[in-house]
Amino acid sequence: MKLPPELLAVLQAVRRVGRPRLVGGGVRDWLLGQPSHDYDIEVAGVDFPTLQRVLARFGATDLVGRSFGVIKLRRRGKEYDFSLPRRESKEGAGHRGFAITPDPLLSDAEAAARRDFTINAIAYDPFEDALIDPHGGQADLQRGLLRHTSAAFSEDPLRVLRGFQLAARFDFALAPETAALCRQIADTFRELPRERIWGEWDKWATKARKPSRGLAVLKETGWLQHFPEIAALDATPQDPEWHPEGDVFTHTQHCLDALVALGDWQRAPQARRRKLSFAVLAHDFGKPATTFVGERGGRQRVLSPGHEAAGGEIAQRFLQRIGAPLELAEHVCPLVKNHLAYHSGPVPPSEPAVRRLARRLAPATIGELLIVMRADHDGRPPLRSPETLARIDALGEVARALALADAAPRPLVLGRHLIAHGWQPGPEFGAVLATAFEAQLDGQFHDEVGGRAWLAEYLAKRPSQKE
Ligand SMILES: Nc1ccn([C@@H]2O[C@H](COP(=O)(O)OP(=O)(O)OP(=O)(O)O)[C@@H](O)[C@H]2O)c(=O)n1
Repeated sequence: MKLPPELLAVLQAVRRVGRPRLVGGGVRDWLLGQPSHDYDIEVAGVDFPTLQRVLARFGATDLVGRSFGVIKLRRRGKEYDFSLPRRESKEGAGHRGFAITPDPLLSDAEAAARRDFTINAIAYDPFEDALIDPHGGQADLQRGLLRHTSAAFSEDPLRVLRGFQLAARFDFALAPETAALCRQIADTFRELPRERIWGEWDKWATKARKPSRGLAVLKETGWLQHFPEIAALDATPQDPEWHPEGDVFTHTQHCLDALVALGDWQRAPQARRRKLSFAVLAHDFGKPATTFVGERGGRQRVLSPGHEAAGGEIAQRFLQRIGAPLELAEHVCPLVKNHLAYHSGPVPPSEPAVRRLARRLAPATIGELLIVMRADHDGRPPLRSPETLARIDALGEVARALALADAAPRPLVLGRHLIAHGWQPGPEFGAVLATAFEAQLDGQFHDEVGGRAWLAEYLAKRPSQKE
């Protein structure tokens, strides 16, 4: 493992008073061949004040809640977490309900046993260039398995949600004995504060390589019940001809995996991944409440009329439940509500229709909707619909030609234009501006000059409140 020289210098000094080892996700990621800038260091054989004195020579040190026993070292713009091997015992509810006793003499196996999964319990000694792996973490990395390290796993319920996002990130399975343990502690979910729940969902949304694995973990651990909007998808039927893959839960899993397999996903910024992952997760949240078997075209069909409209509010409720920032719902809900907006109608779509769609979606965009549509299409294996793909292409083409793929139309006729015509701001103002915007969306003018001409003509025909 190659360490940055400025960290190595610190570790060399620490080595004079104790035995420093790299631990946690940084070691795991290195073994997986993935880049990591996360350096957590555990130092055995030293006491807390001595370690802090040594570290203080290298930069600012911060004690992160004395009870957590972590010293944060800030050095040259980077942060490193130093801790002592410690015993933890649960005394009360929540992640703060722990008694933590640093113990420099703890054995390697005991020290690693307080960590959640075996793959996160591998330590690396940089001076011996050796791995310390008392719980078989390397073998589990190779098998693609998340296995709890010890019974201490149940002391922090967040670990189930860590399992959820780690399974999705690394495309790993949950060991059956770990799934069983998670089922036993399903009630402890209520101890989790929202910001911790959100932290794991956010990692799932922005880092998953196989998001469906995370949903599978929730299902097999019984933790899906804590997210009723997703739980309801399970066993909600779909028409077998339109959805050969199965129920809505299965469809959603396929859609999510299809989303992250799309060409430019790896390059997409985190904020975009976050919006799209949640939009695809929630796109059919309206189905459970709207699905019934009815007749369509002389045949019995599974129908879900209006599910897209119904889904917006349910998506909002879900995002609130998991502690997502408010602006995420503002973005995700219009994508959910409009995900079928161009499943019918003429191909290519008319320009006014595209302008109106762009406006309805804002602050989300047609570019984002196209991706949700594509994931929705790809999530029904083995079905492919050339018609839907042609629709996606046609909508994209018109939106790009109108420069509306990444932005909503902005009104060209503004209040100042009305004032220039001698109008006073008043109740009628808004109505005139709304009419002007409708005319613009209809394509009656395309730039500000055209907008001003349209306004002059419109006002000439309309008795005004002009003084
Ligand atoms: N509830 C938790 C949180 C963390 N850990 C341990 O602390 C390490 C560091 O935690 P953190 O930095 O939060 O996560 P990472 O595993 O490093 O993963 P990420 O890449 O998501 O940061 C983990 O590897 C794990 O050994 C744990 O046992 N239980």
